[in-house]
Amino acid sequence: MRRENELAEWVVRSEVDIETGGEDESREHLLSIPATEEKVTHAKISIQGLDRFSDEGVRILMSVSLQIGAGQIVGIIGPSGSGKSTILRAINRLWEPPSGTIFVDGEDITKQSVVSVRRRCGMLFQTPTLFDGTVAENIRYGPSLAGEKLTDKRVEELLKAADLDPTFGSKSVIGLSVGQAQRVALARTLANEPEILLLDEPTSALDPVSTKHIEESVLDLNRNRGLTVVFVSHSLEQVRRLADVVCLVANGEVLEVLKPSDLANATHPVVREYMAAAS
Ligand SMILES: Nc1ncnc2c1ncn2[C@@H]1O[C@H](COP(=O)(O)OP(=O)(O)OP(=O)(O)O)[C@@H](O)[C@H]1O
Repeated sequence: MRRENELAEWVVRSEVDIETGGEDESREHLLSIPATEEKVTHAKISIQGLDRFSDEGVRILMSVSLQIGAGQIVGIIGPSGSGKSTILRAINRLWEPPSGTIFVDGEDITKQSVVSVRRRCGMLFQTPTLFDGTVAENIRYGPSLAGEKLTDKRVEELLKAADLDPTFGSKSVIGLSVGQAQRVALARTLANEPEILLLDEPTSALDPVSTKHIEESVLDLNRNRGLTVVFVSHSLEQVRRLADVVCLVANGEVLEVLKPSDLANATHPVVREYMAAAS
């Protein structure tokens, strides 16, 4: 039901459209992210004309423009090598986007410290990387860099938020299943109290049960704490389960932005081909 209430639309045009004044309909990429919920109040993440070139001069991203509402869950899908992870990593400054292309709450992320950007925008990868030690030590690590020591109670809360048993903290990370390790990685990310979660194929290495745990945590964090979530996935089913809006990327371009229920109505030929192959 929460996906039904459309309050507003942010309309974003690619730079091509701006240059042509939108007169050439064949080049029109009208990208609308429907603000699907009452909780959406403003654009949390604004990407404006983001380009990336490889060292060899090959264009990886082509003038990507997107606005993501506060509290939305946005799924990014598209063929391998299309630039999905590159978009996600730019928001976290794992590569340095040009200044004036990515804003969080209206602030240019390149004008802030990398540490503060990464605290605000927590990221989870396909495969969790934990350091040897206990689960609690891993969870405490991020805040400890800022001189903060998390209490046992806080560690337990974080474990619960990641759908893990609160007693898990004393366990060694050696011997955890990949699914458990991914949930510890989520708890570790949450320890920094991010406002945004960036998830790069977070369940592609997990079995269906572990996938369900992660998905439930993400939905809970979004619903109850208002976290804005941007995730990359190759699973249309996952996108349908989680996303408020879906962003379809191919060849470094955002081609369409749709509600999951409208995926079958995608019109761009490249997107239709991808959808047919992925269904
Ligand atoms: N640092 C880099 N230097 C050169 N090329 C890069 C770099 N990072 C990514 N690329 C290239 O950019 C393109 C987009 O990569 P990216 O990982 O963003 O795609 P993706 O859509 O996430 O793919 P997948 O679904 O396979 O994970 C690919 O062709 C990749 O080889």
